Amino acid sequence: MITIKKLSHDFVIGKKGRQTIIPVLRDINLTVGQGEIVTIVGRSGSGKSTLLNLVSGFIHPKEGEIWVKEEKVSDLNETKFADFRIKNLGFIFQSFQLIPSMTAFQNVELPLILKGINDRERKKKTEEMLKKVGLLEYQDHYPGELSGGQQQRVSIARALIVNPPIILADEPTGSLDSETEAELLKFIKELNRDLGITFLIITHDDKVAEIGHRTIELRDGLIVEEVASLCN
Ligand SMILES: Nc1ncnc2c1ncn2[C@@H]1O[C@H](COP(=O)(O)OP(=O)(O)OP(=O)(O)O)[C@@H](O)[C@H]1O
Repeated sequence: MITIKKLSHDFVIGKKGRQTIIPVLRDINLTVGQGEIVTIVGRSGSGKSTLLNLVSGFIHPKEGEIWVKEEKVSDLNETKFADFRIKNLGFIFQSFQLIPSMTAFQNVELPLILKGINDRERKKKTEEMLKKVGLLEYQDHYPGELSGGQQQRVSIARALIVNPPIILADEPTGSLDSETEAELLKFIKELNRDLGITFLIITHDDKVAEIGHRTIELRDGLIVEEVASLCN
């Protein structure tokens, strides 16, 4: 589903003439199979978010290849990647990234508008999705009127509404209390088991790492360890 080959990346900071190169990822090789949950752990600054941003196409790799669903996405330009992203990738972020001036319904509906789906179909799909995450009765609430767990469920509903085969998550439970975290992890496992959605999740949190069929540790931009989970 996702294949990363010999991926290296660095950032260049500073003004011309006084530039510093910050090497971030070195020679990363990684495969995520269809229907797998792979979790990536590593200390702060080890390159986890950079790896996820490269797979998401938000940044372009300096070296190496990224394939997602048979498509060499590392060769796509911004417009083509945007199109590929809306069809294939869903995102869950620690900070939810909901639009505060839009209701729960409008936030979840947004990807369907971007996809050009008509009014009637959008209403039907959005209501179904809000029902699935248990928030239909909160559809007219703005993000500021919802709890952290409810906001994260809105963001998951928004990620799921276009039926993406892959969900990329960056610290998905980072803003949640432990009870809400447990609920969310259960939900992710159900989505994986029942809908076959593939997950690539980066986290600091052992409880999140444990839901991975495999856990990969990044250290200073290198994959240093891969652990297959015994509990899945
Ligand atoms: N846009 C950028 N420009 C320059 N340096 C960057 C940029 N983004 C990240 N870095 C650097 O790359 C390194 C890896 O950062 P990254 O955010 O990938 O780490 P991380 O493992 O996700 O950390 P955390 O767990 O704290 O989120 C860090 O040294 C960071 O300062």
